[in-house]
Amino acid sequence: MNKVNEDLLRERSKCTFNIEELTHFLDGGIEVTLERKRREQAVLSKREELFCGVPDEYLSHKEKYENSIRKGTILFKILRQIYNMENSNLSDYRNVLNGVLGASISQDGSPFGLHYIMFMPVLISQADEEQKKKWVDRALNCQIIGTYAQTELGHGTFIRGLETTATYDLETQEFILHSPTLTSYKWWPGGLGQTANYCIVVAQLYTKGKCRGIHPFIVQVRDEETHEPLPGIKVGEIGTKMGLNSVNNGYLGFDHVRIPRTNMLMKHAKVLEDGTYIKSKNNKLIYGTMVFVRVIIVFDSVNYLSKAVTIATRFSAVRRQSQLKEGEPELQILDYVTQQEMIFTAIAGCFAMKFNARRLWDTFNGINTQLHEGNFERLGELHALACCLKAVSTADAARFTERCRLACGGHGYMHSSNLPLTYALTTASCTYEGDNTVLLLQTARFLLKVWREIDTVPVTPTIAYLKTVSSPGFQDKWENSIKGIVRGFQIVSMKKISSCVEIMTNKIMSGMSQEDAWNTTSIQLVSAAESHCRAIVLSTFHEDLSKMSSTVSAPLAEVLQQLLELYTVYWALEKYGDLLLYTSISKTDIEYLRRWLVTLLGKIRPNAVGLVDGFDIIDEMLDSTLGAYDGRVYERLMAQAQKSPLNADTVNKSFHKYLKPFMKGKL
Ligand SMILES: CCCCCCCCCC/C=C\CCCCCCCC(=O)SCCNC(=O)CCNC(=O)[C@H](O)C(C)(C)COP(=O)(O)OP(=O)(O)OC[C@H]1O[C@@H](n2cnc3c(N)ncnc32)[C@H](O)[C@@H]1OP(=O)(O)O
Ligand SMILES: Cc1cc2nc3c(=O)[nH]c(=O)nc-3n(C[C@H](O)[C@H](O)[C@H](O)COP(=O)(O)OP(=O)(O)OC[C@H]3O[C@@H](n4cnc5c(N)ncnc54)[C@H](O)[C@@H]3O)c2cc1C
Repeated sequence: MNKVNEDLLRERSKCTFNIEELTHFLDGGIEVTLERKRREQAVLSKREELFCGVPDEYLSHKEKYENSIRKGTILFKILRQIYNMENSNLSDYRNVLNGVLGASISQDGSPFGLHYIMFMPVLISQADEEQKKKWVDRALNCQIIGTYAQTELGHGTFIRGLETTATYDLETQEFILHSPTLTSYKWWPGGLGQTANYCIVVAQLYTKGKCRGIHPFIVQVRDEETHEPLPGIKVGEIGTKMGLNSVNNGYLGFDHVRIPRTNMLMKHAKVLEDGTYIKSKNNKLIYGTMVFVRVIIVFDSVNYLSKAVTIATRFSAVRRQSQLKEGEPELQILDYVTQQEMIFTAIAGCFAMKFNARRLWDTFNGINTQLHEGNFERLGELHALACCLKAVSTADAARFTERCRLACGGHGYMHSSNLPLTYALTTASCTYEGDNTVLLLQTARFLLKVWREIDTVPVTPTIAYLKTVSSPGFQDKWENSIKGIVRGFQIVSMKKISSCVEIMTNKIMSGMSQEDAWNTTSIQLVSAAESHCRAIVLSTFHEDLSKMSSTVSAPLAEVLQQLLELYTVYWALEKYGDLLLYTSISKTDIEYLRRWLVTLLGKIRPNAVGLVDGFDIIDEMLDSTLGAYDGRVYERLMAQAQKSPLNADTVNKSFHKYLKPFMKGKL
């Protein structure tokens, strides 16, 4: 190993808790850590093949794609050897996904991502048993590579408005897939451009002359041997993007393409041979994979932010800039309190979201079991919860990643810091799998319904607090404690929801349509849904940490408690306007919270590097000149600069061709 930077060595020696213990805690147990490390070692055994050549940012679009396919096939091979999935259900499948995401060294996404993230989960959850037998093993072994083609040029959010049609032909017992307009072309699916040979296509089903709404179909788009597009298929790549340029997002059109009847995924709704349509027990079950993926995205947000904050923390420990006091050495920038606020709140955010992702996962599994038993009572609640947590976790990951980038000054702007790319990935997640605003509006829709029925219908766990804080005997007395702040957020949420209901009711009473009342109240609705989510995130972090703190050593419990306090106080200060409007908090309380925040930053300071070391992200995955474990920031920046193709020649040919004639006045 390289000699480690002196400042980082000193930081590590100050850490008050056992870093390995934290790693096991975050992974969910020592066995999970060992399994993760085994996976990482399998990947690292191919180090030479995976991490060779010119950095990706210097490659052309085409070269980048080809390189990501080369790397992807190496990773796929490893994954194939590691995983042997015997039970095809989503709970087990998350372990596979963990492996895929965890092993992902593909910094700018991968053309194989959608195969794992959506194609496989759709097959597992929407195919009937016969179809699973036919497709799941082939997909898992990558004999076929798939993607999820739902979004079209004209529609992404409003999926009931999709235009691709799948019309049942009774004569041949086939579906005819067709793209009637330009706007009906599929647009965005990852890996669709040049990689996938199969797709899940979401299309409007027509049987017996009637439209039955959107349904999923498995469609072969390329020949399994030659990889040429099949007749009637128009497929290609959509072009460069802000990030995720290795993902090979594609477009797809159909000219009366025929597929067998049995290629409609028939776990929920069915079309019989004679064209009879059998409805699903619940027409939202077809949206189930989107819910699953939103849950996974919450975990993924934590992964991205953990990377960003590891880079920013280690860099800030190594970087020295300015003197606080005349004549004293320049300070590590991690000692500036403004820097601490930017970085430590992001560290705390990783913990808060990790606890919430785990709770959401448990809720997802619990409700999914009920769904399998035909009980759909809590489907709406799960949808609302997944929507708001996906929205808030991705928005926070993007925002805090950008703060981490800014916290690294000019060097954070370098591609080689890996912060620009990490930001591009987090901001993409604010759009994919449902635009965040749209998802918050879905949560608001659920909350308004709940609020209208609060006195008559039993409340479920995630909304029980609404009843508590609105009950007649409830005392709204501000308390400067974690419990007090969580309560405060619950009151804010309840009052915003009740206010939205009141505003909308008044509008409707004065003659406005329900739809216009909704649209003209939507700013408040989004804000109410966000507040609800913040209340959940804070209370889950608080409750689950309280339950777990007796399972860890006292020094670790102490620092986890500091992170909980920091996260809670930070968000109270971020939202103090709401608290002033809706709770009994005073100006003096806010001043108290400000002092509390600074005290917490000081307490966390000695453990900052230890905390991010505890995330245990190997250098190969971090891929950052600023964030490597050894902290040799300046050597790495210089070494990486030497890889710029422009440095291959001492004089670039453009000097003789343009610059010199121009400077001599001859051009
Ligand atoms: C070697 C291996 C290497 C591997 C490397 C891996 C590298 C990984 C790196 C990661 C890199 C990249 C990752 C990229 C991942 C990208 C994945 C992204 C994929 C996609 O984006 S797929 C497309 C997703 N699309 C969407 O999410 C669309 C959003 N729209 C909707 O969800 C819905 O249409 C809607 C907005 C919810 C509205 O639907 P609809 O109009 O039908 O509904 P209404 O508003 O009318 O409401 C009706 C009613 O139904 C309720 N409801 C709506 N949705 C659901 C649901 N899902 N579940 C339950 N109930 C639902 C709604 O609440 C209403 O109820 P009510 O009537 O009020 O009772
Ligand atoms: C990197 C990336 C990867 C993707 N991968 C895939 C994939 O593999 N497969 C796939 O099928 N799709 C994929 N998508 C598409 C993605 O799911 C959609 O882009 C997303 O769901 C948003 O839909 P849209 O683009 O139609 O946005 P729009 O709905 O057009 O949103 C534009 C604006 O309109 C607003 N808006 C829209 N409807 C409403 C409303 N009802 N109320 C209030 N405001 C509204 C939104 O809030 C937003 O501000 C991907 C997208 C990206 C960026």
